[in-house]
Amino acid sequence: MRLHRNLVFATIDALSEIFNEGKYADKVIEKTLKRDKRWGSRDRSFIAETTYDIVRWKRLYAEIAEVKEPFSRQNLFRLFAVWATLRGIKLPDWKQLEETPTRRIKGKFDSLSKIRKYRESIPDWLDETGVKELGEKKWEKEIHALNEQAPVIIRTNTLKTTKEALQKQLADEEIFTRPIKNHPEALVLEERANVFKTQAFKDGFFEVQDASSQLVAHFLDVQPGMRVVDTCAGAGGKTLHLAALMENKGQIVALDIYGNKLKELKRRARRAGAHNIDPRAIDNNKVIKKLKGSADRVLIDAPCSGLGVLSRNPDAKWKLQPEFIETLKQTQSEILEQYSKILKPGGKMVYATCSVLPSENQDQVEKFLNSEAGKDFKKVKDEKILSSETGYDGFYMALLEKSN
Ligand SMILES: C[S@@+](CC[C@H](N)C(=O)[O-])C[C@H]1O[C@@H](n2cnc3c(N)ncnc32)[C@H](O)[C@@H]1O
Repeated sequence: MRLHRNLVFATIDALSEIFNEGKYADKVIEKTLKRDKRWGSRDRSFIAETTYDIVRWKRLYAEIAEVKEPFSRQNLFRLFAVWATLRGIKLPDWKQLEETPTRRIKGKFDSLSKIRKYRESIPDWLDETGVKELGEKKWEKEIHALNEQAPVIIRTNTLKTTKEALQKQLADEEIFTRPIKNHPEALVLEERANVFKTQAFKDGFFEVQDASSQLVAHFLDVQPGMRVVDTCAGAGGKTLHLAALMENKGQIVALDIYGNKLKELKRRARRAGAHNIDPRAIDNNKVIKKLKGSADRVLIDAPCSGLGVLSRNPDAKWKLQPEFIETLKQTQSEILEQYSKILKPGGKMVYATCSVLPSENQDQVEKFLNSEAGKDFKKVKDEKILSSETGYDGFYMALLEKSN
């Protein structure tokens, strides 16, 4: 691989914003890719993938390069030199990369690889939390899987097309996919590609959604004509799936505390041809009160640490703090207590997170079932999805039923 100066410089600029200014990697990359219209798809994927790689391996690379945050420009080039050296890429003779100690980099990599927190490039607290929650053996495998690059997976919008027709249409645009067993609407890309540019996407024939996440709407066991409340709808990944499973019949009230996320949901719903969604921002305490006892189904896709989706969002390793996870757990308990009231007697509710920590998952459900608010509920089933076992995002979902 030949390194191109303008692409490497753009990567260094992106890393500086992410590491030194605390900006979100996905937003920075999106902005960086708009910088030069002449960049082709290979150039764009070089910038995006290299930036994500260096974000993912920050701790390991910083240790190898012997640099500390905040990173000067020279130190960002050192991190880049580690990235390139470990991939066997020949370094060009630019002054920023002069005197890169190639042999020392390889030697340090070998010795640091013996220690998990360096090998997997994670903060101390995360390694300790993982071991405490999952046990040494499971955590070792899980964090390894969460450091792999996530595949691109799409969900067929069955309001507009079938999986087979979509697969064919994408193949006509040179995007080849295969189905995933037990995930009825999912297609995984054989090779990474910018699917947002396809006509099929513009026409609302699919959404990008991980395979594990695609199981949640099915878990809720919805039927056309039901009244469903999606209490933490965000930009609507699961709301849109629910609308498709309900064949646009019945009603989905989509709630979130952030109105701007619901605006995005509306835009996506228009593209998807989903007409049974009623977005409502939770901007006062009457919003929930009004819905009390009204729903056949309730989805709580709770705010969580996101530790199950680290492969998609590696900078969460550096942005998350243990205190924040504690605050999130408090929010999760409150949400379960409050939003469970929305369900009708005899109705069903799913509590889901994209975390792999039992303390955000089954422990929350048990706590709820043992509380006053949960006394009329029973757990029907739950699923603990580990990335190390499936190759997809880590997820948790529990189906609860309220007695009549
Ligand atoms: C895991 S995300 C939801 C993702 C979304 N369901 C999807 O499938 O795309 C959790 C959402 O909960 C929202 N949230 C946080 N606190 C909340 C609260 N107290 N009540 C309702 N929503 C909340 C966040 O804004 C965020 O959009």
